[in-house]
Parts: sequence; structure tokens; C-alpha cells
Amino acid sequence: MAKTSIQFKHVQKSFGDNLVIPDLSFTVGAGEFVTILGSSGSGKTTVLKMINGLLEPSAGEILIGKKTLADQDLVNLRRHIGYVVQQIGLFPHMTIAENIGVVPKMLNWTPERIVSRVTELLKLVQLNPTSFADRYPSQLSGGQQQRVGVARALATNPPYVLFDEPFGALDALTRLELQREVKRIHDSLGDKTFLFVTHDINEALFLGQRVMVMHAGRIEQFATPQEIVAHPATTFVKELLGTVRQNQELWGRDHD
Ligand SMILES: Nc1ncnc2c1ncn2[C@@H]1O[C@H](COP(=O)(O)OP(=O)(O)OP(=O)(O)O)[C@@H](O)[C@H]1O
Repeated sequence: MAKTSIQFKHVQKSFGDNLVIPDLSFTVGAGEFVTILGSSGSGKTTVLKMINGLLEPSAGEILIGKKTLADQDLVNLRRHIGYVVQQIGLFPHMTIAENIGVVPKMLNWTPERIVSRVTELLKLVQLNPTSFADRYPSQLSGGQQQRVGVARALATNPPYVLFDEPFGALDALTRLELQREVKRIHDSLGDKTFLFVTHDINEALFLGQRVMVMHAGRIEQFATPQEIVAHPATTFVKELLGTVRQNQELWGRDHD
């Protein structure tokens, strides 16, 4: 594996007396695209939020690029971690260009550098800069807004990008289109570490170079999609794969 990028060492997380993550250890390599798949409440979002410092582990250690997270300045850390969520929260009174340029502006980039970066990013997410830069979020479809969300997360060229169910609210075709885009972007940028949370097994198997299957705060299996399909490690993973087969059987049934 490439040099260590994100490492959890016996991480535990409780909310009050609710132990949500009992003991989690894993390593993600630099430049990897890892999907985290699990049922609702399995702790996926909690894992992402502990990586970008929105939540603190109750015990254990998280290393980001060999440095302990607890020793890092959180404001600085978040500049190195892009975050894409389902409710992307674009500022409605700002244009698309202004929305993408928010953090670069906070970092005092020159206006020329911001314009050039925004143009580059709009092209990267396949939105024509001439027709989209000056529009407002309400003038975009849900799928286009998510593309802007991805562009904004990449604005400062962070080495890590976290995705929390970003395409959950989109129709199936738009979702498929955006999945292909994110995969292409990861491949084209080469060195970025992507962690992508989803409860959609097809999405997880399509996008992830490795898939972490979580259940009740524990890792059931962390392996390549091929390995998971060929050798599901636990009953939970088998059942999860079984849901895909059941769906296929339903589609294949004759309709009266
Ligand atoms: N701030 C919080 N306070 C109390 N409990 C919380 C908090 N955040 C999460 N939890 C609990 O932690 C557990 C894991 O939540 P988490 O959001 O990580 O799950 P998830 O796998 O992302 O689920 P989903 O797919 O539904 O978003 C849940 O039981 C949830 O109720």
C-alpha cells in the first residue's frame, strides 16, 4: 500500500452512554478511493466527522498523514480536507463562482487566481464556465448543484476529500452520471484520497477501490469490491449482497 494517509487506531466514540463505535482500527492509503457502506446508524457519518474534526473520538487515535489529529490545528486541517454532503448548502445570494471561491477568498487569494481556479474547477465538473459562473444556485438542477458542491470541495486542492451520501437525493440516472464523474475526477487528479459514505451497495462497489462495510460501529469487511463479492466475510455482508440478487430476481420476474 502507498504511504499511510488516514489511520484509525482503536477509536471509540460514545454519545452520552450510547457507545456508537466500540473499537475501530483501519488504514487508508494515500490516493486511495475508499467507500464506506453500511446500514442507517452504523456510524459512517460519525467516522467522517471524526476525520475532519467535527467530532472528537472518545478514545483511541486518528492519524492524518502520519500526524495525530489531536495535535493538529483544526482550522488548518479543514483546509486540507474537502467535504461534500447531501445538503450542500450553497449560499443562495452568491453566484456559483462566488460559492466556489469562498474559501480561496478567505485565504486572501488574488481575484485573478480565484477566477482562474473557478474556471478550471467548473470545467473539471463538466459545467460550462461561461453559462454557469454567474448564475445563482436556485437556477441550477439538483445534479448541477452537487457538481458545484464537488468543485467547491476541491477549491483549495486538498489532499483529502470526504463525501457523505452526496447523491442520495438525486434520481437514478443523474446519480449514475455523477458517480462516473467522481470516479473520473479521482482518476484524473491521481494523488487525492477520497472517502465516500453511502448506503447504496451498487454505488459502493462501483466507486470504491476498496469498500469498508460497517455494521453497528464495526467493520464487517474491508476489501476490494471483487473480494467482497467473491468472498463475503460475514453473514451481514452476505445478506447485503443478497439484497442485490433479490432485486435482480424481482426485475427478472414476468409481469402479468
Ligand atoms: N450528535 C449526536 N448525538 C447523539 N447521538 C448521535 C449523534 N450523532 C450520531 N449519533 C448516533 O450515532 C449513531 C451513528 O450515527 P451516524 O450518523 O454515524 O450513522 P450513519 O451510518 O451515518 O447513518 P445514516 O446512513 O442514517 O446517515 C446513530 O445511532 C446516531 O443516532
